[in-house]
Amino acid sequence: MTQSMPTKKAVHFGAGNIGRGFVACFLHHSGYEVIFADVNGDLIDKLNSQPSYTVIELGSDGTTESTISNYRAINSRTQEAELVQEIATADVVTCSVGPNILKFIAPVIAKGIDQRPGDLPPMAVIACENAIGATDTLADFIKEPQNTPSERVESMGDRARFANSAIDRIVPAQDPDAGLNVKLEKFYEWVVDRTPFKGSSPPDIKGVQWVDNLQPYIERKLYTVNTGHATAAYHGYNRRKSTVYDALQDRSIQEEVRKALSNTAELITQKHGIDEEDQKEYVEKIVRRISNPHLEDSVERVGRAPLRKLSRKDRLIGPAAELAERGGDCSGILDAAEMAFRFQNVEGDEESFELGKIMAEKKPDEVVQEVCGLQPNEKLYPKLVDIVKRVQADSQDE
Ligand SMILES: NC(=O)c1ccc[n+]([C@@H]2O[C@H](COP(=O)([O-])OP(=O)(O)OC[C@H]3O[C@@H](n4cnc5c(N)ncnc54)[C@H](O)[C@@H]3O)[C@@H](O)[C@H]2O)c1
Ligand SMILES: O=P(O)(O)OC[C@@H](O)[C@@H](O)[C@H](O)[C@H](O)CO
Repeated sequence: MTQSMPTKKAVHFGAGNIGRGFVACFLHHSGYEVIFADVNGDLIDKLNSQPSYTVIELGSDGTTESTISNYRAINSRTQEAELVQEIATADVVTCSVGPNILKFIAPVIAKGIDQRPGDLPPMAVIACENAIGATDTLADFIKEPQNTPSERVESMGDRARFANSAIDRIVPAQDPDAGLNVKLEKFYEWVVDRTPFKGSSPPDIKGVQWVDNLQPYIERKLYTVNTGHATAAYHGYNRRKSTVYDALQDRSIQEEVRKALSNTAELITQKHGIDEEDQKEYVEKIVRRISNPHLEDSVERVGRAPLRKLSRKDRLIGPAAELAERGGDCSGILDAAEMAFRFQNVEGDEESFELGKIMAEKKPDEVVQEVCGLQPNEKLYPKLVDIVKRVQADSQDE
C-alpha cells in the first residue's frame, strides 16, 4: 500500500486579482491546499460555494486556461480563531492585499506564528506587493509589542522565516460577470529572496526564482514595469484615454513612457551594474507587455492610489529622488509625477479624493513634504514644489 504525502498548506491573504490569478494558482500547481483570507464576505462565500475557478492567460498567440481547486476561504474579519489555527499549521503564508493593508493583517499572522506547534519547521512568509521590502514591513508590524509578546520575538525565526519578493504579472480588473475566473497576461516573474531560509529549506513553489540578492530585481521591476505603467496611465488619464493600450497608441504618450524609462534605466544600470543592452531589451519587453490589447487594463486601475504612487519610496519619487541626488536626468519621471498630481477625484479611488483635498488645502511645500516625503535639503524638492504650484494654479483657473 502506498502512503499518500500529507498536503502542503498555504494561507493567502487577499483573494483579489493577483491573489487568485497568480499566487494561489502557482501554489495550487505546486501541490498546496490554499486557504484564502479576505475581508470581502461575498468573495469568501463565492469561493466556499464553488469548488474551482479558471485562470485564463491572454496572449497574442491565443489563450490558455488552467483550473484551480483544492482551496477554502476564511473571512478574516469574522473568523479570526479559525484563521489563527490555519496560519499556525501552514507551510507558507503569502499576501497580496496592497502595501497599506499590511498593518491590518499583521496581528492575526502574529497570533498564528506564535501558536505554531514546536515540532513543525518554520513557515515561510512572503508578501507579494508592489513595494520594496514589503515582507520586511509586514514582519516589522508582526513584531510590534501589541502583536507579539516581546519575549517571543527573538525566537520567532524558529517559527517563521520572512522573505521579500518581486512579483510581476499584469492582472487587470475583471469583468463584473467573470465570477471567480481571472484573465491575465501570459508573462510572469516571481523572484524571492532565498537568504532567510539558511538552515531550513525554502518552500517548494514551482515557477519561483530564488535569488541571494533581491534588491536589483525588485528595483528593476518597480522602476521599469511600474514606472512605465504609471506613466502611461497618468498621461492617459489626463488625455481621456480609457486603457493603457489606448494611451500607448498615442505617440506622444509612448514617448513620455520611453523618456521616463530611459531615466530609470540610467539609475538601474549604474546602481546595479545591469548591462545597458539587457536593460534596453527589458524596457522593450515591458512596453510590449503594457501595450497588450487583450488586457483592456483601465488607466484608473493602473493609476489607482496616487498618494501611494507619489510616496517617497515608490515608482516615481523613489527613482527620481535618487537620480536627482546623482545629478541624473529625471525629467520624464517628473512629467509623470505631474500627471499623477492631476489624478484627482477619480470615482472609486479614495486616495485620489484625498489627494484632491490635500492639493486644495495645503501649500506646495506642505504637499511635497506630506505626499512625497521629501525634505527641503533634497535636490528633487524644488522641482516638485514647482510642479505642485503649477497643478494648483491650473485647478484655480478651471
Ligand atoms: N494586479 C496586478 O497586476 C498586480 C501585479 C503584481 C502585484 N500586484 C500587487 O498585489 C496587491 C493586490 O493587487 P490586486 O490587483 O490583486 O488588488 P485587488 O483589489 O484585486 O485585491 C486585493 C484583495 O485584498 C483584499 N483585502 C483588502 N483588505 C484586506 C484585509 N485587511 N485582509 C484580507 N484581505 C484584504 C481585498 O478584499 C481584495 O480581495 C497590490 O499590492 C498590487 O500592487 C498586483
Ligand atoms: O498594483 P499597483 O497599484 O501598485 O500598480 C498598478 C499596476 O502597475 C500593477 O498592478 C501592474 O499591473 C503589476 O505590477 C504588473 O506586475
